[in-house]
Amino acid sequence: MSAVDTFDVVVLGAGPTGENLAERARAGGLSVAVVEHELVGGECSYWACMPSKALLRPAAALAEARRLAGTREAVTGRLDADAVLKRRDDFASHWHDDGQVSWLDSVGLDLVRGHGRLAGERRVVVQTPDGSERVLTARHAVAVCTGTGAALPDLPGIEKVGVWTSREATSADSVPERLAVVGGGVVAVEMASAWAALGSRVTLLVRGNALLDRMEPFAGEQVAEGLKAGGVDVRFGVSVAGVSREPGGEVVLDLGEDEKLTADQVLFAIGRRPATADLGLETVGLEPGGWIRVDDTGLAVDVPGEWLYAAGDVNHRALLTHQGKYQGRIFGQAIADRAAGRALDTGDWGRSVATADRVAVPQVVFTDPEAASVGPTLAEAEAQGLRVRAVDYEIGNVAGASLFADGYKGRARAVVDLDREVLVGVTFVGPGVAELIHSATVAVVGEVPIARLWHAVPSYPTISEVWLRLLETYRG
Ligand SMILES: Cc1cc2nc3c(=O)[nH]c(=O)nc-3n(C[C@H](O)[C@H](O)[C@H](O)COP(=O)(O)OP(=O)(O)OC[C@H]3O[C@@H](n4cnc5c(N)ncnc54)[C@H](O)[C@@H]3O)c2cc1C
Ligand SMILES: NC(=O)c1ccc[n+]([C@@H]2O[C@H](COP(=O)([O-])OP(=O)(O)OC[C@H]3O[C@@H](n4cnc5c(N)ncnc54)[C@H](O)[C@@H]3O)[C@@H](O)[C@H]2O)c1
Repeated sequence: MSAVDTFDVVVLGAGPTGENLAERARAGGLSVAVVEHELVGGECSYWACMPSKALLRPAAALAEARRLAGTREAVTGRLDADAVLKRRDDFASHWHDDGQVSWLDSVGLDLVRGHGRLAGERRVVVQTPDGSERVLTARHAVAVCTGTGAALPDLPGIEKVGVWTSREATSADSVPERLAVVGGGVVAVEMASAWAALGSRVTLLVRGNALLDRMEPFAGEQVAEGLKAGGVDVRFGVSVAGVSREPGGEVVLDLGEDEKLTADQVLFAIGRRPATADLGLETVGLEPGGWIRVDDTGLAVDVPGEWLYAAGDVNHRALLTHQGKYQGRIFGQAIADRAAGRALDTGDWGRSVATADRVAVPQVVFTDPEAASVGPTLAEAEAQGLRVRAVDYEIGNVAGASLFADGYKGRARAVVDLDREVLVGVTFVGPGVAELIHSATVAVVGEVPIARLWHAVPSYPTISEVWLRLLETYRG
């Protein structure tokens, strides 16, 4: 017989979302077990955000130096790939989780190592690394924070080819001479950018006719130009019909109509699948392998009894670390409030609801140029039935931008809700815009009236003066 341990809350998955949710529930006075079958810290710390940005930042720093007369002459060499990869290893904590385990200890969370599966209501069975089983029951809530894995296309024999997914693309310890990248989303453009800067000859194979198709169209266009300028061969309208590896080690991609592409490695970056296939979802009436639908307080809407929550990537609301952490904070508090019998605050922007997931999700794509956005695009706002107007401005015309880079090229768009005279969406593309996006997030979430934004004076001469130019363009 397995021992049964009872906690107030059992959290499945110790990625950024699970960690934050667990910490909030603990801070609310609840006992919390966190179950993790790999590394505490999750995808983000070891195979996603941190290592990918560690690969990209040196490329951006070099590109910035090359854009200024004076520093351009000082940087004549290429990136030192070995040094970049070593620095990346440091940012991935050399794939050890001791630091994050210490943090769990410091906030009073109980770590249970092993693979967790639901076994009916409020019950989790953990298969521990020593092969034994541990049964956990939850007095108040089980929170599924198991994230996602990379999706692969259904191509015959692909499992034998040894292709890269985002995991290998962020953790590889040598630079392939020729890299094919399949996909047109964020992973594809960031990794094409990083590996090209590290010395690979990169071919980007995009099925559709645009990159980053969830952003304003000019974002994908300018990122495509940047990739091409960085030596990437960007091909649109290409579908991969087959993949194989030659005895010599080369990968051959069948692009249809007798066209083949040979490379040393291929990265498939075609999206994510939820880590729910082996989670016991069938024991609570859910479909294994599916996304878990939740309401704004994190409760699984298809499971009765107000005990099952799902947060982060696995609920498919917004597949980003910062949104997962935000949900973790809000849902963890909601769990503590429900457990204490306290009333929830569920109106829009209330303490107990993740309203921003629906209204104001910020994202930065760390390519050169960077692309950053918050809220809906013009087309999405129109589809929501809003009466909107797009206000565009070339960022290069701002004094601070021309100081930042010779020949600065970039664009900003604000989507104005004409009925409420507030901004609902903002997009910036250009070098150094990543740090601008939070100003837009504050304006959108705060629903700051345009009349008041006139009094938010940007410092001269910063790129932020684009705010003033957008307002002047709107006023006409
Ligand atoms: C290459 C790449 C780059 C990215 N860059 C960024 C970025 O710059 N910024 C950004 O905001 N987002 C980025 N993302 C997205 C980000 O990584 C995810 O949104 C984030 O990791 C989701 O966090 P999570 O905690 O929900 O899931 P995860 O980070 O996937 O964590 C889930 C955890 O659950 C564990 N687990 C799963 N199943 C079980 C089980 N049955 N039992 C026990 N444990 C289990 C896993 O081992 C894992 O530790 C990137 C993604 C990729 C692929
Ligand atoms: N900087 C960041 O914030 C950052 C960085 C990386 C990833 N992420 C997040 O991680 C998630 C996953 O990123 P992703 O790029 O893997 O997914 P994605 O959904 O953003 O993009 C997938 C791309 O693959 C294409 N595609 C789908 N199926 C295909 C097929 N069979 N053949 C060819 N192309 C196909 C799609 O058209 C799309 O262009 C995203 O939600 C993203 O927001 C964020």
